[in-house]
Amino acid sequence: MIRPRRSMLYVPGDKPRALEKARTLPVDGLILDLEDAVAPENKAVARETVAAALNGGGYGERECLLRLSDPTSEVDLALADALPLDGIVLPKVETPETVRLAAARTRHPIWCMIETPLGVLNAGAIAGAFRVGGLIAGTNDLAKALHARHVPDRAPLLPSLGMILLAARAHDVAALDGVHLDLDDAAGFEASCRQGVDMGFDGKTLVHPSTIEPANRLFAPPPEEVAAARRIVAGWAEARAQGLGVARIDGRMVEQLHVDEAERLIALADAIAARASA
Ligand SMILES: CC(C)(COP(=O)(O)OP(=O)(O)OC[C@H]1O[C@@H](n2cnc3c(N)ncnc32)[C@H](O)[C@@H]1OP(=O)(O)O)[C@@H](O)C(=O)NCCC(=O)NCCSC(=O)C[C@H](O)C(=O)O
Ligand SMILES: [Mg+2]
Repeated sequence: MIRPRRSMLYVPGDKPRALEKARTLPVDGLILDLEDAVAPENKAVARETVAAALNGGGYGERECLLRLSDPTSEVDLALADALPLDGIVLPKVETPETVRLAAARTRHPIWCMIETPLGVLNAGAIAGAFRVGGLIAGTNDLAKALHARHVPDRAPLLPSLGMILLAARAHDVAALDGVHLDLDDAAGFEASCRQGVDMGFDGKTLVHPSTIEPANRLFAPPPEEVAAARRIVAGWAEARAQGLGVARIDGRMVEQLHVDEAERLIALADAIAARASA
């Protein structure tokens, strides 16, 4: 069963109001943050606040991940193991050894932020490490480390985003695109979502509730593509019944690989529909 991950919202761990509001938001997932969204002097309060929120329940189908303050933080790993989570997020992972150390201390799936040049270069080995559930592009830390400029088409980041996606797909784990910082730039946000969709990302990480609706809309398969996928699956069944290994459907050549793609798209659309009707 495919799990929709179109919209994954960061929620600062020390903001009770945001943690409360997150229970009502139509997001696919939440990344409760103990790292950069929380000031150093507030880490302890954030741990208590996040624990109270998660133990209070009410997050329903939303996938709940906890981003640790540091990839090797013993106190955060111990806290995470006591909480009802779907996974932990390790920031700034640079080697598979970091994942192995965390895996020995947690029962949860491990998501890795790839947001340094070394992390990008080692993304394949990181994605293949034990219990990794997904990779998350940290495009702000990456831009900082690369001395890259934040430009609308994200050209300076594309090699790194491509490496992250390659690594995730090579090891069959999820891939989430980075955040869009300009909250007043709706058109720019949509453009970056479209770029992420075209590249193959499963969804986008978000910082504000106003971006959930466009992320959900743009990372869902468009209805016309789902209809075409259903025609491919039906047409292929007829073609195979005639003993064919290649067919012409809607004017295009179709082989088994295209049917596999169509079935994945339909499964994602069905999972999204099931979520909407839950
Ligand atoms: C970015 C913000 C600081 C903006 O805050 P503000 O202007 O105060 O928000 P609003 O007044 O518009 O908020 C309206 C209501 O929405 C709720 N809200 C806002 N943000 C969130 C959220 N993220 N989750 C849940 N709810 C949220 C407010 O409480 C208001 O509710 P109500 O009381 O009902 O009116 C702020 O949005 C924010 O803090 N965002 C998250 C920042 C964050 O988590 N940053 C860290 C992750 S990004 C990162 O680290 C990058 C990565 O590592 C990389 O390297 O790229
Ligand atoms: Mg970062």
